[in-house]
Amino acid sequence: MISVSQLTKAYGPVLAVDHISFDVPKGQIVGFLGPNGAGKSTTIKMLSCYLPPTSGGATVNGYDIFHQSEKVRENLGYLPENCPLYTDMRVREYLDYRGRLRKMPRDLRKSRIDYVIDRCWLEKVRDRVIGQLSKGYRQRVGLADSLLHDPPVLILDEPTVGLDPSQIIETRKLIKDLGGDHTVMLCTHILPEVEAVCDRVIIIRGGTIAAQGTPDELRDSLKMQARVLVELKGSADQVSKVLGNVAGVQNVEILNGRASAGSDGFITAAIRAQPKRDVREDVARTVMQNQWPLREIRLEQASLEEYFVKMMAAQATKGG
Ligand SMILES: Nc1ncnc2c1ncn2[C@@H]1O[C@H](COP(=O)(O)OP(=O)(O)OP(=O)(O)O)[C@@H](O)[C@H]1O
Repeated sequence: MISVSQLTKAYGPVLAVDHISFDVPKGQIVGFLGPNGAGKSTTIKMLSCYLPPTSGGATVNGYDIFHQSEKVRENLGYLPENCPLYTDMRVREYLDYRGRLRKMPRDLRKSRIDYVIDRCWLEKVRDRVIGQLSKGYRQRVGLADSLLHDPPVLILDEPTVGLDPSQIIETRKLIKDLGGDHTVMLCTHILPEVEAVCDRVIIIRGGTIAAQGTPDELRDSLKMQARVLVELKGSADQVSKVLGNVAGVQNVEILNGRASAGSDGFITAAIRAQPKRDVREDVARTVMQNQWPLREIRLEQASLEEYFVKMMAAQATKGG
């Protein structure tokens, strides 16, 4: 649905996007993630035909961004970060104006406006002047505009920036809901947003793709699989040795063995299991058999945020 091949953009001596290639299949929501200056905006400006590439290319729904920009625009809904709207127009009037600009016939325009107003929860404000709406509502007007011509592909640039927490939740729900019917590229620097909404993640850094995969694959790639944390009372050496012998356990790390000496004697064992093994029951049984007083046993999932920080640190030490 989106296919990018060796796409490159240089601003004079600055290589903002450096030979990147990736595909986004139909119906998938992909998070496009990276630190400031990574090249995200430049990439999506090229995909939406606002900027010509220096070299390489891309297709959107099969249309070439360089030679078929009209077709790309027809197939693409683009919500820029600070969506420019005509603030003195009313919501419905604005959408009608945008539909006319897109040369949508009258009947189609009317039915699509009703549809996007409903889909983007704009019913309450359809006759209000845009300039008097909250930022959340304005963002939804921008989203409604990008959906108006029923494009199969959506590119959303930081769609929740500046929204309040309840608006953020609603907007994420809407984006998630749009996946399946639409192929969505969500450009963001908010990691929990990616975890909440995206099927797949592409991480860009310094104009190149640093990693891509599902959130699970990315965590696995840095051996950030879940840990089981066990808080119990016992000797650090013995706990480490005995739990290390439980079937399926890969390794055991005692997190606060020393601190425990001066405290109440409780320590926390962090256990990594072999891939796809859940060792909690066996660990609990072993703790009981050894009569170690137990306070807590819980599964700790690594977040994508931890992955991102760890990966960026690894790249920096490589000199990247
Ligand atoms: N018009 C321009 N002229 C020169 N350099 C530019 C221009 N636009 C962007 N750059 C540079 O290209 C690089 C990539 O910028 P880009 O805006 O694509 O990054 P970004 O990932 O979108 O960052 P942010 O999250 O801060 O928007 C940066 O080094 C930036 O300074």
